[in-house]
Amino acid sequence: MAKGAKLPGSQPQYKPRRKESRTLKRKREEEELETLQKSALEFDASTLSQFSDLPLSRATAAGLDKSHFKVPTDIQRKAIPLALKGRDILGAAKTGSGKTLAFLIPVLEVLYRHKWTPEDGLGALIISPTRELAIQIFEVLRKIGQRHSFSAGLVIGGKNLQDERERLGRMNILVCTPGRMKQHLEQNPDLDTYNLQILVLDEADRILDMGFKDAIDAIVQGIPKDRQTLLFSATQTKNVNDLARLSLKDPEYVAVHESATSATPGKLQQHYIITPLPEKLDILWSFIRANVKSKILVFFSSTKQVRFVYETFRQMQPGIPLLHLHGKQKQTARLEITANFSNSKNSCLFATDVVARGLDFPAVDWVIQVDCPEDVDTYIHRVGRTARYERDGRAVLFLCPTEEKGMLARLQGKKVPIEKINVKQNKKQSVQNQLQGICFKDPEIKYLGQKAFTSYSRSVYIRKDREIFDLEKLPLQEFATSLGLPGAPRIKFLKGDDVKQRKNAPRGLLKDDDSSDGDESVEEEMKKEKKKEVRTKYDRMFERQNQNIFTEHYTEMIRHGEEEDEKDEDFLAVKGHGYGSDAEDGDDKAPGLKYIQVHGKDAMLVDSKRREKLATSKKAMLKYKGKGTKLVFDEEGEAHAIYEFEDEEEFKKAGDAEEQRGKFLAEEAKRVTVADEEDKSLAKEKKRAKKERQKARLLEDMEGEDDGDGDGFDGGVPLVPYVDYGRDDESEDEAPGLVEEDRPIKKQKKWFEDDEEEERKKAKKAKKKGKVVEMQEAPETLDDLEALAAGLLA
Ligand SMILES: Nc1ncnc2c1ncn2[C@@H]1O[C@H](COP(=O)(O)OP(=O)(O)OP(=O)(O)O)[C@@H](O)[C@H]1O
Repeated sequence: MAKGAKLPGSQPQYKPRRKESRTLKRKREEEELETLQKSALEFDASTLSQFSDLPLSRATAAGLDKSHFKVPTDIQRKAIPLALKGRDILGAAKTGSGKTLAFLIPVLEVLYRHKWTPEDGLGALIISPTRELAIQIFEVLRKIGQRHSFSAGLVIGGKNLQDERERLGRMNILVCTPGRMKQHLEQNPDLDTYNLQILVLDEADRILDMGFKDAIDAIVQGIPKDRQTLLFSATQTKNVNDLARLSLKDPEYVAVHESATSATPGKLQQHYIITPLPEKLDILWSFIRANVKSKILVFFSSTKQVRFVYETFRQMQPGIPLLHLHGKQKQTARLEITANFSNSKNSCLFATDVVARGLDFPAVDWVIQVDCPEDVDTYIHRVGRTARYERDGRAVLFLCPTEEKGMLARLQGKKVPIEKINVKQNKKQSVQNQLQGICFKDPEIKYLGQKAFTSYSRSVYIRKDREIFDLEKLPLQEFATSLGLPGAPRIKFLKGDDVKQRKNAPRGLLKDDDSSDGDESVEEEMKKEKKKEVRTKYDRMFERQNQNIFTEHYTEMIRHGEEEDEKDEDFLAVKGHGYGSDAEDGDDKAPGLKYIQVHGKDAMLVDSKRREKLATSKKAMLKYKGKGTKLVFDEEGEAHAIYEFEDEEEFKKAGDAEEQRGKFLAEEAKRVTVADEEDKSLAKEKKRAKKERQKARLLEDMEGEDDGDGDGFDGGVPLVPYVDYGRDDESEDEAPGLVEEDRPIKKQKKWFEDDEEEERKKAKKAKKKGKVVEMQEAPETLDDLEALAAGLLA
């Protein structure tokens, strides 16, 4: 196809036009797709200067145009043509260089070229390491995919799994975090990946590291091997084992900045200052006070530090809005804070590494790293939150004197240009007294300070790079004082064995663990501590060292008690009729007394008129009848009890009882798993067949229709996240609980209608109920963002 040539639309036009016959229309569409495919295969990347030069569907081209993307960046120029040819890609380019579009455009095109419909199920899976990044990718997807009619959803956790379940089965594109996706794949029969065409890993090196290993392996196991795979990151993995895990096919390594003199953006100014640990907060405070008209992002190594500094600095009123973000905040809070920071002009966000990767906050002036990052890759991602896409930015790294030599060597080794600057001593303000005052007045803040102290110490202790991180060389006592604490808290982990395990634990796990520090409020933690101290007398009894004394005494007591009971029974039997507990055997019946027989056995003694009368009542006798015995018949027609004891000799021969039990359980577990998998795949098979039938019918329906939106695009409904017709909605389109395959095909057409008025009303109604139905604009409020993550989540 000629460079820049526009493809005729593949879907019906808005204004009534001469009706084509179905066959002609289908033929035309086939030809267009073939042309597109051919142009992509023959495309010469050296001729590419504008997006319009690319052999793209008209819908994607229009989406890019509407989003004001005109000229591709270097990584886009190199990666997109290759991805359109169907190649697997390992893409590496500096932070902020536009990698997101480099994979989203191929995703849309692959599905378009396969004529993907909702009935085809999941066609593209995009995996991100954090929820925030997933949401951001999803927003870009919605913008550039607005002219497509694919369905797209977010799977990022934080919401009820069941709520997401049914909707996921209908999604064509999913943007997800690894853990939640794994959960769905394991538990959700509605989610079928058999048809997946393209897999994308953003921040691939992070996703492939140990912390996500299980989830990624589980996801990859369930998707077709012959799909296309795209991996992108600013710090790309080339680890052969990692790549083998993803079964990449002859991947093309696209690294646009590899020969560049620096690994970080050219417009980023990078500095470091030498700061003794006890002075870090003084310098941070002084810096913030001097830059109240800026947008500042400050990184700490743990959740507890973020919370402590946020809580104390807030009370000290620095004159700039303060925000804080870490992995253990509630999802809604995280979204709100991300949106607030994005939209603000001047503010200061204290954060953990949960925002280090991929997040595209507009116009950040400063990135401050109060704690040394664990490695250079983390450094690169952190500073990459500023100086994005042709903008300027500045970054300052605080280094303790003991960290300087090691860290500088590492940075230079990875081509990070950084210069030393000094702090003007006359501008430095000490906050120690204020912090002491706050800690003195508020025990919760003091407690948080202690936790911040231990979390920081632990973070240093577990770092692998001993040339940089050495806890023993740090002035911990002075550090505690600088936080306003009366003394250095005891660091328990220094004595515990588990620290060794932690040191060797995968990075992801450590992070989670660290951030889990911040999961609960100080109050809750204090309560927990207190709770631990309260021990009841039973706790003490069971905690006794000389347990066997108690046990012996107890056993004796029980045994004695049992004997007494036996004696009682004997005693009663003798005293009564003298025929005791064995009366039913009839061996020692009292002479002259009558017995009623039930099932051939003497069941009731008839020793009075009342009992005799009772004996004639069928109903009363039922209780003596017993329940009967269930029998099973073997092939020879012999009756057996359901559970028969095995021959004891043979049982013994088979080996140790415990071993046999284990073996039996393992076999049964295996059998159940196999049966479960068979059931699931049968259910999926059925669903696939149904989807194929629905698709055929839908295509038939569509062939005869025009969408009539007059925009020159056929079927011009934007790519929308799933419109929530679900349970709480009053819409009659879908009965509550109706499962996908039962939904009449006509309902599906709802997706293809373009009744703006109706959609507006629906959105208004749902918003009133605290539920957003659909968004065409970038989300601005928390409601909008929440809707992306939850209500719209398909
Ligand atoms: N072709 C383009 N024209 C104009 N702006 C672009 C273009 N491509 C990307 N951008 C903008 O550049 C910014 C950075 O893009 P993006 O977030 O994709 O970078 P990235 O390479 O993924 O960064 P990171 O490595 O930090 O994840 C975004 O604000 C995006 O809108």
